[in-house]
Amino acid sequence: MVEVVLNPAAGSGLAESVYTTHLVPLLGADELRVHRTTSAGDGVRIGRTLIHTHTSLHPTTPLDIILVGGDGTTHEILNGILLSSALGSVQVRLAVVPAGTANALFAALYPEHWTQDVQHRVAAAHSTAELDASVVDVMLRSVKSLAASLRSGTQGCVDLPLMHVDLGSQQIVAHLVTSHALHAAILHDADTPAMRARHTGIDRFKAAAALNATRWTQATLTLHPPPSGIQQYSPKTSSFELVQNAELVLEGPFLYLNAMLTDRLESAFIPAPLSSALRLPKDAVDVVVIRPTRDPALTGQPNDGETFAQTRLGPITAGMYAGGTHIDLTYDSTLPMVEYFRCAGYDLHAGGGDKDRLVCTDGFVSDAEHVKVTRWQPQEDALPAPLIWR
Ligand SMILES: Nc1ncnc2c1ncn2[C@@H]1O[C@H](COP(=O)(O)OP(=O)(O)OP(=O)(O)O)[C@@H](O)[C@H]1O
Repeated sequence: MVEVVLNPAAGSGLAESVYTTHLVPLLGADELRVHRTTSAGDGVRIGRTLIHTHTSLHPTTPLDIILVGGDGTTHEILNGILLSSALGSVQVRLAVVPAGTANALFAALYPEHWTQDVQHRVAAAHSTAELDASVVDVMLRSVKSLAASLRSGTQGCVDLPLMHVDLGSQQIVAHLVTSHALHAAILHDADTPAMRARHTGIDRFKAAAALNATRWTQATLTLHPPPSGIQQYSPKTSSFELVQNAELVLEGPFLYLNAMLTDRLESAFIPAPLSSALRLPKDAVDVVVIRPTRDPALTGQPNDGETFAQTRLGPITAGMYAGGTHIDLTYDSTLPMVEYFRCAGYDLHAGGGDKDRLVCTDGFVSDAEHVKVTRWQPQEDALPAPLIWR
């Protein structure tokens, strides 16, 4: 039996049509059990229920789940499963059908197929009947890998990298990004009723970006070393270089601070080009940092925020949309504009300013003074790391 989780509110609402028109013919109605999320956060409940039921009834067989929704749906199901305190050896295997808006995980799994054009078409569709067969074919790639395995026993699963995010009052599992500074502020400000009323589609994110482009976040960031030490990407050698084997403390202010497990957050928006979901070492997280006060052209003036936004942010953002070339930008011939680290995780102590405490995990915004991020590792007797069909 394969569990199917549908989010009817994801994207423009095409999840139901994916199920009836494509999943039932592909896998057979008798092989599928459907669960529909009924509200924000309901995916956590469903994930928790699925793992508890499966571990008690089928403790030695894998739990296959097809997720029909966007990144928020995947995030909620993973949190329901992994924070459930379920014990045992049940192997969770996810297949993803990108029925949301950005579908960053799917974009990272299938970068050649999940193009901007495909992403836009899927995000705007109310039903798969509105989509070309070639687009539907892309959407079903992960599920077809699962179907092939069920039929002939082929193996098409890969590890799904995860972060454990400790906010003190709340524990979270993230599969894409943990962000602070600009990215967290954009997600925070874009999600107000006023912004939704004023802007259509993704325009509210652009409006929120404009509101926060000159604001810097005060914080102290302490990067932790993996066994191989903290690495930093060097534009000069186009490779990672060892920075040090001990903790590395970076003082703010920060304009941008994202910890990433995938290279991209949309099909063509690639803040961490070296962090493909399939290439990141098992003990590492990539941390992308912009600290504007490192810019030799700034002279400590009150309008430095505006100056940096006007002179530097354009090329950096353009690089993120141009395959990730921003990591090669330098102030002079050597000093990188973007600091790109590979580490085991970090502690962040936020300052006291407006928005300094904002934290975004896979699109969900929280508030915390101290954030601790590590690569998620399976605990003894607890569930093994989830796999994803590819
Ligand atoms: N029945 C429902 N009604 C309203 N909201 C729901 C319902 N079911 C789930 N949700 C919420 O829908 C939100 C959006 O889902 P999801 O993130 O999967 O899609 P998306 O935002 O369109 O895509 P993406 O995150 O890939 O850009 C989630 O935060 C989830 O909590």
